[in-house]
Amino acid sequence: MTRVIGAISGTSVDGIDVALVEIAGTELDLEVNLLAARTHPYPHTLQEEILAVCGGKPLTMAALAELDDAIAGEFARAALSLLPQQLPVDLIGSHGQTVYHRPPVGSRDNGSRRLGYSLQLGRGEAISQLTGITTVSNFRAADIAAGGEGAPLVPKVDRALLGDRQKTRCVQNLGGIGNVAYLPPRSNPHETPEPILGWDTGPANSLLDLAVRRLSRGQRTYDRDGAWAATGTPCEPLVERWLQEPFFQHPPPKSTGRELFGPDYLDRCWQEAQSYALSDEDFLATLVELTVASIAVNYRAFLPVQPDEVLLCGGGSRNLYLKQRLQARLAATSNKPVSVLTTDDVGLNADFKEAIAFAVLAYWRVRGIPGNLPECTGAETPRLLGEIHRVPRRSRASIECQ
Ligand SMILES: Nc1ncnc2c1ncn2[C@@H]1O[C@H](COP(=O)(O)OP(=O)(O)OP(=O)(O)O)[C@@H](O)[C@H]1O
Ligand SMILES: CC(=O)N[C@H]1[C@@H]2OC[C@@H](O2)[C@@H](O)[C@@H]1O[C@H](C)C(=O)O
Repeated sequence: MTRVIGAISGTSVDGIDVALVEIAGTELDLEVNLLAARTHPYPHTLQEEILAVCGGKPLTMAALAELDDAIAGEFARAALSLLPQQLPVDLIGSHGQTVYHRPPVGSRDNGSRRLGYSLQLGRGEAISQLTGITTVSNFRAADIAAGGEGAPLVPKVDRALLGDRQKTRCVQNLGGIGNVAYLPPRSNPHETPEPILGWDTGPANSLLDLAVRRLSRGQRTYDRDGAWAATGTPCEPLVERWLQEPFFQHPPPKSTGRELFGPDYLDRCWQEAQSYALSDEDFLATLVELTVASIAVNYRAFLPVQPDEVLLCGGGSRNLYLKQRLQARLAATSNKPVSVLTTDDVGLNADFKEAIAFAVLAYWRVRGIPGNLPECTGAETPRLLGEIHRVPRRSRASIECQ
């Protein structure tokens, strides 16, 4: 068994999720046992700075370096906070904090393809120095270098941990951004397996969280359990209009981020809602409907077979109203019954699945196993993901002494 800590702060910038796992096996025989997990909150000023930078605030190079190391320091603290009662850890897989993501553009066929660009802060070399633990980081670069989107990277882990022998499953992450992994039934070893698919479906909570902050004048950061939106009524004509967004119609591979579904996007939604004279709760309910309708539209347009089960994960899986609306929307657009569950229901922690996934990706990296699926990211080939930062000889620096 190898003991690995996986760490990620996602597009919601709500804190660093860390998970300590024991891992054995390789791919389809992979075994993962969760030992401990927690969310380490960012200090408030750091969180506000990250959100500002994601929103386009300009930075000097010196300020960028400071921010990179401040984030690495928090990732190191988050990882070390899992250690006290536990046995030694072999490896950290740190995704870091995405502050900018630009998908590739242009076509390979006519040579106009421009590589994507994705920047995660919280450098791995600092985390390894601060924790004394070998750290794998910068997971997206190798996929992007191979012409890929650099995201989503989790579907190969989803296949290993959540694939079923009989059922067609979709694993739907509902973070700031939503992404899906399509897992056809695991065929018997003699059949050619159907490909796993995966892509970003669009906004999950990013627009909702921004709207809640705005409507509550900064008093609330999210709509707990969807209770506020549940008192409203979605405005269907507005949902239909918003579904014309080209990203939803674009065939996979595709990825996105707060650069598209961020504050400016919410402003446009807000302006367009004015002519319908919606109440605050109607506006929130309409944004929830956009999230679930965009997922249903993506499934209908791009999945070879509609799923038997949708397994939700990420913070949005706790939004009861969103879950209920997704069930209703999929029932209306699918040609067969669909169960909407969470990954907890099949034994994988829904809040920490992404952190667990980056532990697995780091484990694969040091064993020489590629982590990306070209059919999901659009990369030319499977690649080893991440840079390995081994512990410097003079081992762990004290975080307090920085
Ligand atoms: N009880 C809850 N009720 C409603 N929404 C919730 C609840 N708990 C969390 N959320 C939502 O989930 C969001 C955080 O989800 P998560 O931590 O999965 O996002 P992330 O990892 O930052 O994003 P991404 O997967 O896009 O990188 C919060 O911002 C909030 O909107
Ligand atoms: C650039 C970036 O950080 N993308 C994230 C983001 O958050 C959700 C969605 O957009 C997803 O595709 C991706 O993360 C997950 C962990 C992934 O790569 O699978």
